[in-house]
Amino acid sequence: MEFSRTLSLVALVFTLFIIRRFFGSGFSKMASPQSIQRVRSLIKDNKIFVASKTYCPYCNATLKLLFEDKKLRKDQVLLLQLDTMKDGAEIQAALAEISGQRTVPNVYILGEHIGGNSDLQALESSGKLDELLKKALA
Ligand SMILES: N[C@@H](CCC(=O)N[C@@H](CS)C(=O)NCC(=O)O)C(=O)O
Repeated sequence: MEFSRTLSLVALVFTLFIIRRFFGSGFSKMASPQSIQRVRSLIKDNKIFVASKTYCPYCNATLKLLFEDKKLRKDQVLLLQLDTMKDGAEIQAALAEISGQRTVPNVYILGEHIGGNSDLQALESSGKLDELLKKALA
């Protein structure tokens, strides 16, 4: 009896571990209305807004395009490296609710949701990015 109870407990702990290990980051966190409002203001008050993560290759491609190829200055872009911020997960959750996009990079120009890296690169390939950046930085 004691043995089967211990076994059940071990099985329960193991199941919780597996759920957390493999599905934990997939559970989407809900952002508070205050966070959503704060992120909306950050998007509105900054002509170019990029939510990023330092280890993300798609983010690094976006940052290369903006800062190296387009030669934007650091002070022209609000860059949030979410993985280095205490409230990064909350900001990411707010962005998911505002834009429907949970992944990073998440780019806005002049308050308009551009999307992720592939969307930004597509804008560049179509020749429309320069025009938009020119308008943003005028
Ligand atoms: N197609 C997307 C891919 C972006 C993507 O998969 N980003 C990963 C990080 S490299 C992500 O956001 N994963 C979920 C997370 O970090 O919460 C793009 O071009 O931006």
